[in-house]
Amino acid sequence: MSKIIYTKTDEAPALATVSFLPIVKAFTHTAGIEVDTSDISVAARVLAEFPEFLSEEQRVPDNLAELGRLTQDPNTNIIKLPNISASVQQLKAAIKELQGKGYAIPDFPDDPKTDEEKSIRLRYGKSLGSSVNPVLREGNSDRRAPKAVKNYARKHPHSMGEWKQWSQTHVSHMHSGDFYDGEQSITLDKARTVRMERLADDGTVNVFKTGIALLDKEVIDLMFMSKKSLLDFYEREMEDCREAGILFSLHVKATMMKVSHPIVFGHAVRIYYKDAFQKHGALFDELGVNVNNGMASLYEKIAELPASLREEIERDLHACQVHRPRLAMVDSSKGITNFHSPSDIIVDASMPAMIRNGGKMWGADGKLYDCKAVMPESTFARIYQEMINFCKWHGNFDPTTMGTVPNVGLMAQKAEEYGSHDKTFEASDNGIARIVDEETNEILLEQRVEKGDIWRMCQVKDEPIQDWVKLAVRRARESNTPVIFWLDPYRPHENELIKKVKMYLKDHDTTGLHIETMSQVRAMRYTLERVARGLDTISATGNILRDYLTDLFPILELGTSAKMLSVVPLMKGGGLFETGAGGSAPKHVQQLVEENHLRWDSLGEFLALTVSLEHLAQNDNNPKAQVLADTLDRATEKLLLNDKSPSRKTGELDNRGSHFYLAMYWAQELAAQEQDGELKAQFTALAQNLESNEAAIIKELNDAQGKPMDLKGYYLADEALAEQAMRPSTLFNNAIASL
Ligand SMILES: NC(=O)C1=CN([C@@H]2O[C@H](COP(=O)(O)OP(=O)(O)OC[C@H]3O[C@@H](n4cnc5c(N)ncnc54)[C@H](OP(=O)(O)O)[C@@H]3O)[C@@H](O)[C@H]2O)C=CC1
Ligand SMILES: O=C(O)CCC(=O)C(=O)O
Ligand SMILES: [Mg+2]
Repeated sequence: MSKIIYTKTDEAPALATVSFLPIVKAFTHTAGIEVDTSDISVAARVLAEFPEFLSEEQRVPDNLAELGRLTQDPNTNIIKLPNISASVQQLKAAIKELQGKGYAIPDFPDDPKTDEEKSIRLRYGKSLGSSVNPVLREGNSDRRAPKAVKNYARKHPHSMGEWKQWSQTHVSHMHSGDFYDGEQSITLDKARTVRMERLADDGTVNVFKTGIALLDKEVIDLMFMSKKSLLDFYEREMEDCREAGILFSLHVKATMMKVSHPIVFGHAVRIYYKDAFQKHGALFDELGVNVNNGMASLYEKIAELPASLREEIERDLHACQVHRPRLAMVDSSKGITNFHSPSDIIVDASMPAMIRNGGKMWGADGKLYDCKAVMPESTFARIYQEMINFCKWHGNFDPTTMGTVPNVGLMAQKAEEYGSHDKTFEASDNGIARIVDEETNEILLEQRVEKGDIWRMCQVKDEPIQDWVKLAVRRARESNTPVIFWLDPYRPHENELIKKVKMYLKDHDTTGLHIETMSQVRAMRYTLERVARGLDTISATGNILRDYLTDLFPILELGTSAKMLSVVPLMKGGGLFETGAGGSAPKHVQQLVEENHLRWDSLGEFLALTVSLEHLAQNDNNPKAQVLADTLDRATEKLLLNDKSPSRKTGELDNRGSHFYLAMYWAQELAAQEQDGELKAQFTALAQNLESNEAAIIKELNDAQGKPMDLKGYYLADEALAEQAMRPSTLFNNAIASL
C-alpha cells in the first residue's frame, strides 16, 4: 500500500486539517493510498521530550525524530504543514496550557541555576525556534507560484498601497561591526573534527563545543556581531527616526537565528527604554525579566509587584517614549508594539506586508505612517532597501502584469543559519574566538571578540551545494526561465559558494540556459527590472534569502505566500511537500475563536497534495494516484476560477466552505475522466450527491459562523470541539463517509 504522511501542526493549519484531512483520506483511499498523520505540534514535541513526568497514557512518541529518520528513506512521502517555531513566550504559554490539562511537565526555567534546571532548560530549548524544519528539510527548496495561481492573481489583483517618491520609509542596517563586516570563511581541504573555543586575554581557554564533525569540501564560517557597534547603531537610528518623525520598527528572524536574534532584539528594547532600565535594572534582574523575549516578559513579571511600584515602572517606561521615536504597532487596538515579542515581527512576513502597504506601518493611533525599518545585520537587509528604492522610483508593482520570481534555495543538511543554532555564543569576556582542529590543533579561523559580542559558526556541506546547483539548472530548463545566483563576492562565505557554483555548473548541460551570478543588491535590481516588465526570473539563493524572497515576491505577486507550491525533493529520493511558504497565521485562530470563521486559505495544501500524489504515482507505479493528481490539479484551478477561496469576512465562505468546493470539483473531475473506470464509477455518485446538496451544505457551513467558538485550548485544542467547529455540516460529512 502506498503511504502519505500528513503532519498535524498548530494554529490555523491544524484547524484546517481537521476539516480537510477526512476528505483527503476518503479520496486517496480509492487509489490504495493510506494517509497516516504525525503530530509535530509544539504541544506534542514538548510532551515527547518529558515522558518521565507523564503517566503511561499521557506519553507520546517522538514523531519529529521518526520523521527525521524517514527523510533518509527513498519511499518517504510527507506533506508538511507550517508549524509554530516557538518564541520563549509561546513555549511558556504552551507549557502552562499543558500543565493546566493535567500534564505534570516542569516549569520553563527562566534563569536556570541548578544542574537539574539547566538540563530542563536545555531540553525545552529543543522545541524553541526553527526546530522542526531543519530536521525535515533534508533536501533543497523549490518554491514557485503555479501558472494557474499566477493567472488567477493577474485576473483578480489584490489591493496594493501606493508608493510615493517622497516616502520617507527606508531600511537601516549596521555598516560595521555586524556579521557581514568581519566574516571569515574557508572550504575544508579534508574531513576534520573541530571545536569552538575562546582564548581569554589572561591565557585561559574556554571550550564551548567539541566534536563538530565536518566533511571534506564543507564550507565553514566564523563571524561575530559587536555589541558596542550594535548599541551605537540603535542609539543613532532611534535619534534619527525621532528627528524624522516617522515610526521605528524592528524586523528580526528570531526563529531561524534562534540564539542571536533574540539578543539583537533585547538590546533594541533596552536602548529604547534606557533610562527606565538604568533606574530599575537591578529589580528587573531580580524578577527574572528578560526582554530578549520581548516587553511581554517585562509586563508579565511586573504584574506580580505591588500596584504602586508597578505604576512607577510603567510611568518611567512611558517617560522614555517622550524622547524616543514612536513605535510601529503590531496591534494598535490592543496597544501591542513592535517590541512586544520577537515572534510578532518575523521579517520574512513583516517586511513584505509593509512594502505591499506602500511603505507604511500602523501607529498607536491606528493610522498609517512611513517608517524606519531596522534590521541590524546588513548581510541580507540591503535587498529590502533596494526594493524600496525601486518602488519609490517606479511606483508600486502591478499584480496584473508583474513577472514572477520562483526560488531555488540551499537549505539541505542544516545549511547556513539552520546549522548555527548550537554554534552561536554570547561572549562572556574579551578574547579570541576560534575554530580549532581537534586532532592537529590547527587554528582554522579566529576572530577577536569583546564581552557581549555574539559569535557563531555556520556551515554548508558540499553535497547539498551540488544538489542545489542541479535543482537550479533543472528548474531553469523545465520552466525556460533565467536563473540568477544571488551571491556576493565581497562576502567571504558567498565567495566560497561562487567557486563551487562555477565548478558544479560544469556537471550539467546548460546550453541555451541563461545563468548568472550577481551580488544580492544587483540581483534584486536586475530581477525587479524584469518583474516590472512582466518577465520571470528564478532566484537561486542561500537559506536566509530563500526564506525572505519566498514571502516577499509571493506577497507582492499573489497577496500571500500561502498560494505557493513548496517542494523539497529529499536528497535520498523521497519527497517532502510543504504547504505554502508562510506560517501558522495566529490572527486567523483569533477570528475563529471570536466569530467561528476561519479565513485560512488551504490552497497550499491542495498544491502540496497534488505533487505528493504525482510523486507517489511515479515512485510506487500507482496509475490511480496519477489520476487523482491530475483531477485535483483541475479541481484546484476550477476553485480559483469560480472564486471559492475563503473570504476574510465572517458569514461568507470560509476554509470549510472552500474544502467543500474542492471536494465537489475533485469528485466531478474524477467522474468526468476516462482513464480509470473504477474511479469514475466511485466518484460519479459522490459528485451527484454534492451537487444536489450544494446549497444546503453551504447553508449549514455558513450558518455555523458568527458565534464565539471556544476550543478549550490553543496549543492542545479539545479534539471533539475542533471537530465540531471544523465539520459542522452533517450532510457533507455523510457524503464523504459514503465513499
Ligand atoms: N514553514 C513553517 O513551518 C513556517 C512557520 N512559521 C511560523 O508561523 C507563525 C506565524 O508567523 P508569521 O510571521 O506571523 O506569519 P504567517 O505567515 O503565519 O502570517 C502572516 C499573515 O499572512 C497571511 N497568511 C499566511 N498564511 C495564510 C493562509 N494559508 N491563508 C491566508 N492568509 C495567510 C495572513 O494574513 P491576514 O492576517 O491578512 O489574513 C497572516 O496573518 C510563527 O510561529 C512562525 O514561526 C512561519 C513561516 C513558515
Ligand atoms: O523554520 C522556520 O522557523 C520558518 C521557516 C520559514 O519561514 C520558511 O521556510 O519560509
Ligand atoms: Mg518564511
